[in-house]
Amino acid sequence: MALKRVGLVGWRGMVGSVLMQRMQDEGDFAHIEPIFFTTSQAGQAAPDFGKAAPALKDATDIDELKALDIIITCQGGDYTKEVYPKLRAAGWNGYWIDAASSLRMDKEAIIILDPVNMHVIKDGLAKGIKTYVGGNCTVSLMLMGLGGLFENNLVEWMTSMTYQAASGGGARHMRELIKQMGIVHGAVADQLHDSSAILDVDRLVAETIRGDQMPIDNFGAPLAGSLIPWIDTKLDNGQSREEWKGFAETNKILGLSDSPIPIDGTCVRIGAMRCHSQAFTIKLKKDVPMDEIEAMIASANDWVKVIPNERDITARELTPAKVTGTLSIPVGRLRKMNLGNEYLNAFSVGDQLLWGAAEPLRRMLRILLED
Ligand SMILES: NC(=O)C1=CN([C@@H]2O[C@H](COP(=O)(O)OP(=O)(O)OC[C@H]3O[C@@H](n4cnc5c(N)ncnc54)[C@H](OP(=O)(O)O)[C@@H]3O)[C@@H](O)[C@H]2O)C=CC1
Ligand SMILES: N[C@@H](CC(=O)OP(=O)(O)O)C(=O)O
Repeated sequence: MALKRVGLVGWRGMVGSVLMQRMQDEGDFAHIEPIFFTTSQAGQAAPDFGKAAPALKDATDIDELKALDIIITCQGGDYTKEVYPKLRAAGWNGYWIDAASSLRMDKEAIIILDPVNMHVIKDGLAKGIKTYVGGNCTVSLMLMGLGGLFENNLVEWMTSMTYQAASGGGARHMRELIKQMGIVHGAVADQLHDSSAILDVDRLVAETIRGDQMPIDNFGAPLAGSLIPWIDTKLDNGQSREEWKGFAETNKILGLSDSPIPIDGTCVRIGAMRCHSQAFTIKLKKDVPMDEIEAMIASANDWVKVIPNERDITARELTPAKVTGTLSIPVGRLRKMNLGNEYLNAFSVGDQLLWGAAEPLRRMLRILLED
């Protein structure tokens, strides 16, 4: 049987590069005929991911795109908004797999996170749905961690307080964070010996962070040595769009949009590189013993890992430093809260470029190839 012709758009961006790496690691290229697209380098040689491919094609050329069975795009929302409607209007009936948020809430689109909502995906495929979109990173990472509680219909409501990494803003934000860190360190580098006056060091650090030399073009404010309690645009109800996604996307992924579970919280940018962390308060529908809760969480998928609620192992295992670059989703700080036995505390960490962006797309491709 002929291999499916798969168009790859956005493959050299940050999310796209992580996707290409994972596709190589998992041998995905052996199962497809890859065709690489670009918005800026048409005609140049295709990248070498161990499989021959024609020269880069123009990612806005509808005729070229129409010839594909499947398109995976990590190019971004503006590209999707420009090309997707034209392609569908031109009669293209192939599968569109997208990392951008633009199509997520469309009726004709399914938000993909197969370890959590394979039933929704299979149902969509059976109904002939052709548009599959990766979820928001905090939402996907939360569901990978707490999927067991939702699966067991235990969540009455939940708050999620996030600690989101610089990578969520893109590659330029990651560079800016490191530059900021370097400037702060540089301001006091010669005063870090044990006998220096710490309050003088602290004053210099604070002046540097607030000073004109801090690069803030991307974040709009200092992040190194600080944090920014706002991500994305403001909605009329006072939520940020990132906070709104926690409710809207979670319920759509779970197929609960008609009787949604209330979810809200505050989304905060912190100075981690590419791991998002989240602290949860979960109101359970009933009092369930802790060992049962831990077993439900741990058995929900192959990547979630319960971390015992002990200080040393938590500091070692439940951190961006440990998790970055891996598919592991540790969940810890699990304990009943003083609020009552139906109130569960939890904390999770996950790589926002892997399960938060690239991995659900890669796995959707494999689902289509095996369908
Ligand atoms: N960042 C994130 O955390 C997440 C992002 N997403 C979605 O993915 C989209 C892409 O995000 P991201 O990967 O961060 O975007 P990038 O800015 O890293 O890449 C987007 C495109 O920029 C072009 N580009 C221009 N110059 C360069 C360069 N020097 N190196 C690499 N690419 C370059 C490439 O297109 P070309 O080859 O055509 O020039 C590339 O495909 C986002 O808009 C968002 O919709 C989804 C989930 C998480
Ligand atoms: N907004 C996320 C990253 C992202 O791209 O989200 P979305 O895919 O929902 O646009 C963050 O800043 O951490």
